[in-house]
Amino acid sequence: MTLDDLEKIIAARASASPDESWTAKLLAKGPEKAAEKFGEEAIEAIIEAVKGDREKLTTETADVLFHLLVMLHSRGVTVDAVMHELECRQNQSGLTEKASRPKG
Ligand SMILES: N=c1c2ncn([C@@H]3O[C@H](COP(=O)(O)OP(=O)(O)OP(=O)(O)O)[C@@H](O)[C@H]3O)c2ncn1[C@@H]1O[C@H](COP(=O)(O)O)[C@@H](O)[C@H]1O
Repeated sequence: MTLDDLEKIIAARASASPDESWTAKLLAKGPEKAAEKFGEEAIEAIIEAVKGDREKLTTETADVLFHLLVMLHSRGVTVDAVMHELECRQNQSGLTEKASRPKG
């Protein structure tokens, strides 16, 4: 399973009946609800990361990635666009980028 596969699954399920699909049900509630659900899942992953439970961190991270992609879908942002952004950053250290930001 790749993020591209998951993106395709979400796109396909978006038009399913909300009675039969969690993806469709969540998307029917709008981008704000998708964003809220992503935030909840992220917090659950943070809790497991702090506790150090690797098994639960793995399952919560799966929830985070799924709900991240649902949120992106709800706003028409593609995984490709996110990966392109990461590609553009690959020749620069995060510390160098931070130091180059305007002060203020
Ligand atoms: N990867 C996932 C996936 N991960 C999590 N979830 C669902 O996300 C929902 C939210 O999870 P929670 O445990 O947080 O549920 P909750 O009821 O809000 O729980 P509480 O917050 O109340 O405790 C649950 O219904 C999970 O089953 C997912 N639903 C779907 N997928 C993928 O999407 C495909 C299509 O699913 P449908 O859209 O449901 O057909 C599936 O075959 C999977 O590949």
